[in-house]
Amino acid sequence: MADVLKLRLPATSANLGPGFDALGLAMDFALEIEAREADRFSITSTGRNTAQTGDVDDSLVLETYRSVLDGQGIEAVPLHLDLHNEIPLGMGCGSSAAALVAGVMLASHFGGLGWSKHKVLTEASLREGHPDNVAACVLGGLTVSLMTAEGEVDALSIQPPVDWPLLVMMPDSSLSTKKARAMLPESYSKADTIANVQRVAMLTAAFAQGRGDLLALAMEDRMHQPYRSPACPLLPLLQPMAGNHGVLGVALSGAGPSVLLILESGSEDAAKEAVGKILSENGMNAEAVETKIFRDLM
Ligand SMILES: Nc1ncnc2c1ncn2[C@@H]1O[C@H](COP(=O)(O)OP(=O)(O)O)[C@@H](O)[C@H]1O
Ligand SMILES: N[C@@H](CCOP(=O)(O)O)C(=O)O
Repeated sequence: MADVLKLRLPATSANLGPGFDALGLAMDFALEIEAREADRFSITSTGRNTAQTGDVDDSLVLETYRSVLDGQGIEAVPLHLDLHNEIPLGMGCGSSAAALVAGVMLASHFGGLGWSKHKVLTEASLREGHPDNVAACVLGGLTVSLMTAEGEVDALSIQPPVDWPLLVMMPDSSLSTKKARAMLPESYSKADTIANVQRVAMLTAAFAQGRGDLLALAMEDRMHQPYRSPACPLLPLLQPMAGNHGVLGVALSGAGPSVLLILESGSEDAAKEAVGKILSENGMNAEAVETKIFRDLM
């Protein structure tokens, strides 16, 4: 029987407000790949952004697969990928992290590296440059992660005791993470730093204890959202919803431009209606993706 590897790499919402480059939340829509050895590299692609995800010559998945094996001095056997992608590219939902994790896992499997989950986490995080999306993609749930200047990476997953519904609002145009990172300042004031340290600590504890009442305050951020807001017009419109209409907390999803709303169970319709009203009053369009926390471990 042919050797087939099946992967389901979840979308991720990084930062959650104050947890810049540290927190990530796995969401229940994904990049799915079925891979098998073949005579030449090829991809069959369905779902979102097929022009890019199906382009063999511009595939972050295959580029990563080849590059990892090249680094190990192993020849990359050609693969055929049956790919179905539900993660929009450049929308702040971790498409690049999912593609990198996929590439590393393909290399581990078809190159016979037998890498551990921790090694996959480390390799993909170093390639991404920050560990927050990759950690949530590899471990599921809410993840806390760190990366040292020497290239050590570690992460832990917290499984919140409640299943808060998630609403991701995606605007029409994308924003690359590289551009969004270039919008940030080099340093921060003592007051802003203290405010973020307090909130990210509170947010992590609120997830661990299922304290939805704390999310509105704990998801405030002074490190990246204020600087990215001009390129992410949904954020200033939707942020004031935190604490109203069943919306527990609001944050830029990753580097944006999408916005993540964490909802109280049962408030999905009221929240969507309120969001729709705000958008139409402001002449804005956005796609609403309803999802939930992805908890299954690989
Ligand atoms: N499945 C994929 N195939 C090819 N390229 C991809 C894939 N997923 C992500 N990419 C690349 O990553 C870029 C998006 O990454 P990034 O700017 O970090 O945004 P995000 O990770 O939030 O979607 C895309 O423009 C594309 O170049
Ligand atoms: N911490 C990173 C997260 C980027 O997430 P993405 O999904 O937008 O790639 C950042 O904020 O730059």
